[in-house]
Amino acid sequence: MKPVALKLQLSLSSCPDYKLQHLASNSRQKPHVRLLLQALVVEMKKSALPLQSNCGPQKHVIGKEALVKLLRWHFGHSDFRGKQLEAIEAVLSGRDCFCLMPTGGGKSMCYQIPALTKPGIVLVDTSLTPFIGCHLLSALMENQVSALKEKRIPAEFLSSTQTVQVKNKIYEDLESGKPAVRLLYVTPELIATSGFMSKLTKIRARGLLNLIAIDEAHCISSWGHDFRPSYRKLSSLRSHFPNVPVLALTATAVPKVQKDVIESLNLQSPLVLKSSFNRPNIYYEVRYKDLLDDPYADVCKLLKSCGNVCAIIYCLERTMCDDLAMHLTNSGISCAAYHAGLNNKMRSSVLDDWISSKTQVVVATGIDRKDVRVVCHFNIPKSMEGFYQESGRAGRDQLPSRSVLYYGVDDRRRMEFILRNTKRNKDESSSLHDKSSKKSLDDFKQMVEYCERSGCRRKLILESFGEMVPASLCEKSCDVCKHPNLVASYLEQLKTATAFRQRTGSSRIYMTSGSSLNAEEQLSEFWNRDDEASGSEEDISEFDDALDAAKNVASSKTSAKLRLQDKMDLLQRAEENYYQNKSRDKQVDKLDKNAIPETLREAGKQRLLNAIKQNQQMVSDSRIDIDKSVVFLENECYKKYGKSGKSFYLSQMASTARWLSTAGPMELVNKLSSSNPASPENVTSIANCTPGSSNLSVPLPAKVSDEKVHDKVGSQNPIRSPASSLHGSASPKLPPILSFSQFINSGKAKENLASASKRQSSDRGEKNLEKRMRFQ
Ligand SMILES: Nc1ncnc2c1ncn2[C@@H]1O[C@H](COP(=O)(O)OP(=O)(O)OP(=O)(O)O)[C@@H](O)[C@H]1O
Ligand SMILES: [Mg+2]
Repeated sequence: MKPVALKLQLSLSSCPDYKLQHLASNSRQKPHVRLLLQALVVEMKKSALPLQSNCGPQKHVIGKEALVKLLRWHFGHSDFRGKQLEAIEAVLSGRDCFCLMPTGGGKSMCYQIPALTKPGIVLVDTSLTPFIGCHLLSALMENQVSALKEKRIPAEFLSSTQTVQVKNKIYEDLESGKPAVRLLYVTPELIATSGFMSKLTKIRARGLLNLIAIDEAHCISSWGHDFRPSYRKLSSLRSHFPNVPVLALTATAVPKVQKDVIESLNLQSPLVLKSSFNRPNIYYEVRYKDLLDDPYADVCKLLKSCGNVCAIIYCLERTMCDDLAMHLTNSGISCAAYHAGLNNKMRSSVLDDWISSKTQVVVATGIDRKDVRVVCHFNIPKSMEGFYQESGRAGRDQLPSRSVLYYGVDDRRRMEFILRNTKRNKDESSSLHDKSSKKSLDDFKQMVEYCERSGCRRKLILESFGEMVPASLCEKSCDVCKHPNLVASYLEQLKTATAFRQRTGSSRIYMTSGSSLNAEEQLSEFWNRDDEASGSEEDISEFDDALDAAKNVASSKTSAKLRLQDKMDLLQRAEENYYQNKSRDKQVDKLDKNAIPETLREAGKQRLLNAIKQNQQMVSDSRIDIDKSVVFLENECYKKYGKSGKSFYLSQMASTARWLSTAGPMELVNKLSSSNPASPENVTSIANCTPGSSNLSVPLPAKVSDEKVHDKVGSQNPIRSPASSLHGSASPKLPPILSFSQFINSGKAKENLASASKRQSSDRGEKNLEKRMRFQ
């Protein structure tokens, strides 16, 4: 080769051949450059590229250099990654190999490169993704095959959706003495058919079956999260074709699954290759649904803040997929739901639109694309293994990406419920199922720990797969490492909120939005733990009752005939009914204990009044009628939170008081306007509007009429002489307003105080009296 051509070859060494050919045939290229390029293509084709060579069926060891050349020539990558080369060399030497690489690690290359080294066939068995029906599996296989064809690599796939003519053409090629096809993609179902097995046997007899690659090999293991019974049929391949190497590939990191895969496929002294599971380009984050005002809105905000990027949102149930997709669409995000409940045509079109970037976001139960930038889990996944696989669909092209998990206590309960119930159903029939259900619950615990622990998320993922790494590996690419204090504060809030919910039976707690505020701003005030503790007898196991509901469903005659999804729907409904009934019962039981007496409300109003009085701006603003505002705000709190119980009502009052002491007059007016829809017959004016601001008229519910306001706040001049009505002898003395951290500390102090009080029985009567005074 001439020096100038050599130079050009070096500079184009990482340019794939199909691109080179394109450059060489481009008529806009300068003639002498085109000539040089054409000469280069001819030279390179003459060079010892094994795709063109006729090295025959005998085992042939190809050097690293030649393999790298193939990689550059066909794929444009400069060198092998991780364990790729070792895997390729192993199978080329005829050895079985078990290759464990993370998602996006480049597993496909381990069988695609061997397919280029000599004539004959590499059989690729793949399931791609679970939940994908026959038509979609075909669509995805077609997608992979056409990507290979674009690179001028002869590849085909066989599926039930192809026409007889297409299939026959492929079979004809396979039966010819010198098949052109190098990579043949098939499904495990096809391999199991006797017709296909006999065709393979013939190919093998002619020495043309070079390698059997089992991609997503974890599907063969019943311990794996994606177990597919059809994979079991692959176990016979090894004995049928004793001299053909088998390459098992998976991104599943669980040691038990690895062992199971090797045994199930009967791999013979395989070379076991394991790469690190770390995905440095993924930023891991958990958002706490229970601390968000509106998790749906938060997802919208998240997606919008990431720009027009490709994203997947995983949901547990189809209804949730549909719901979320609708919310996102309404918020202007190009989005579609994708799940097993859609018909094949629908799913194909959703998938096509998503793959071709017509749709930005897909809300799914299982799907794949390379340039996914964000993967959200809107419900907690059932195992770390599943989470790792799904979150790993982000950034398969190695570019920076995000995994955001929305964790909700309700979701956790629902999943535990499902897993426990699965155990119940299978309890009676088989001890194997029993074991696997116990494992499911154990696996799920890891996921809960991922969300609730304050340690590095990356470290936890890797350690759950037995990979010990220093925390420094993360390099602040998870929320805990990047914002340790903030996450710690979320977790504290979550703990408190969960405890509160357990005690009060309230269905949900919304606090300030987790995404936009800093830790200080998010603090919420909770107090009167002593008081709440009185409801502790209600801390009965909700699970046990849920299990009873599950048992009823499980024992119903019809349940045996139902499909899993139907069963889950049924169980979900049963569970929802159960919780509804339970919370209704609790409401009734708690009514007396949690009733908010008038005296407490009066004290609350006084607190609001004092807060406004501290705010000079508010006092001097002629538009604001302070008394009426106080009554209105207290009434709002009472209406909204009174039903949840005393503590929550008081907490909200404290929060309102704090806000009142610092807010501006306009903010108050806005709050009053926004928190109550105007309805002519229901409202009277609170704000005494100046002539120039008549549009600031703020409504007040008719129930809280002027008359009542004056009754309660004092008809003379309640601001100037509040003591007359609000500091009457019957008004309780409210505890001080605590910040969140003060609340936590005071809780501990109260506990100490409580134990001290037990010791000092003589003081008890006094303390009880004080408590009664406070909470009557
Ligand atoms: N040696 C390499 N150098 C650079 N990029 C590579 C190399 N090998 C593979 N890739 C690229 O990495 C990406 C992921 O490859 P591939 O689809 O084979 O991953 P995978 O391990 O099969 O992932 P998954 O588990 O998600 O199926 C592809 O875009 C591929 O072109
Ligand atoms: Mg793959």
